[in-house]
Amino acid sequence: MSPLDHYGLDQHWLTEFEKLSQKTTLARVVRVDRGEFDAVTDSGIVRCTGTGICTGDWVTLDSFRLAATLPRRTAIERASAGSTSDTQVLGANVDTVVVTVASDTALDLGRVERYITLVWGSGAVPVVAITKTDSGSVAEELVLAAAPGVEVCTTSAVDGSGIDSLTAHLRGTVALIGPSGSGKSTLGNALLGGSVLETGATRSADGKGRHTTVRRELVPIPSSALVLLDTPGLRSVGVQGSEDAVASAFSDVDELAALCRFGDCAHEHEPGCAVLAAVDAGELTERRLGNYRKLLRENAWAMSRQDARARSQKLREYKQISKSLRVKYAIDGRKR
Ligand SMILES: Nc1nc2c(ncn2[C@@H]2O[C@H](COP(=O)(O)OP(=O)(O)OP(=O)(O)O)[C@@H](O)[C@H]2O)c(=O)[nH]1
Ligand SMILES: [Zn+2]
Repeated sequence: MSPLDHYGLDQHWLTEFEKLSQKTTLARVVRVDRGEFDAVTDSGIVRCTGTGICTGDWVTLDSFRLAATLPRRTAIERASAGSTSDTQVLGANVDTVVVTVASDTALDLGRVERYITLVWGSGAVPVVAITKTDSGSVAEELVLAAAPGVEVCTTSAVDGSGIDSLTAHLRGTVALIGPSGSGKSTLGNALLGGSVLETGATRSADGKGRHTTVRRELVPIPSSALVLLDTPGLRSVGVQGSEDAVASAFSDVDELAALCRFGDCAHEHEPGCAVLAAVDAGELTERRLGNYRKLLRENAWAMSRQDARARSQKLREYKQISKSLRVKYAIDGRKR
């Protein structure tokens, strides 16, 4: 058995690799540093050079140098912190994303919806894990209502409850995403069956506190081909995905919207609006509808930023062309 089998190798990647009929080695990026990365190959983990890749990418290597990156099947992205419209890829080719919701802190449904939208937008399938059920409880029915069509599992890494049923819903490469302190690393270790990922409990001794899990590293699960990608707790998650991602995360609102009298109903005050009728009937909360609108607005804004960026890129290209034309004709002119 190749080490790659423990890192999510499947027929899709073998086929993609075969398309590139070069003398290269198939590998998967497990960890990225500046200009260098660790990749797992048929003969184990090797240190390589190359940029523009991220954890989870399938690549080809030519004597420990990046040769090509195979087209990403999924990409978990977030808006970068700066004022640019760039996105940052947190993880590539993740199949299942576990969204952690802690039982010992106040339930933030808006944040759960935001994470789920982000996951649908990435192309992966979300699964919600309510964590730390031994030390608190959350209203599961509220989580279910905020996550239609998404599997919701209750887990405790301390007493081990719910770990098996969560595992049953995980396919392929798995990532854990959720706020800092929500139990991602601890849950990851429970899924791994041992302590491999650094957790908040092991860190508290150094007094540095939160947000110290900066590494994004693929870890194989020996018993199956699952891989964990431990992502840092995100203070805020921008939604850059697509309208489709919002529609998937809010499939209940989307289904209602199809019943509105007007095809272009904005669900503000139109007559015959099925969405507003559901709010009036207490079947849809104002909060959820408000967040749906907010995420759609954010998405539209992000798209317009992308358009603006594409336009200024085009403008730069035109300037470059006209400059080179001027140079060309100046030279031609001298020739005459
Ligand atoms: N009682 C109980 N405590 C837990 C459980 N899971 C995690 N914890 C505790 O919650 C705290 C945070 O857990 P982590 O696993 O470090 O959380 P994290 O989401 O990885 O946090 P960041 O690395 O900051 O993003 C630690 O003190 C854990 O010991 C659980 O199932 N039960
Ligand atoms: Zn409507």
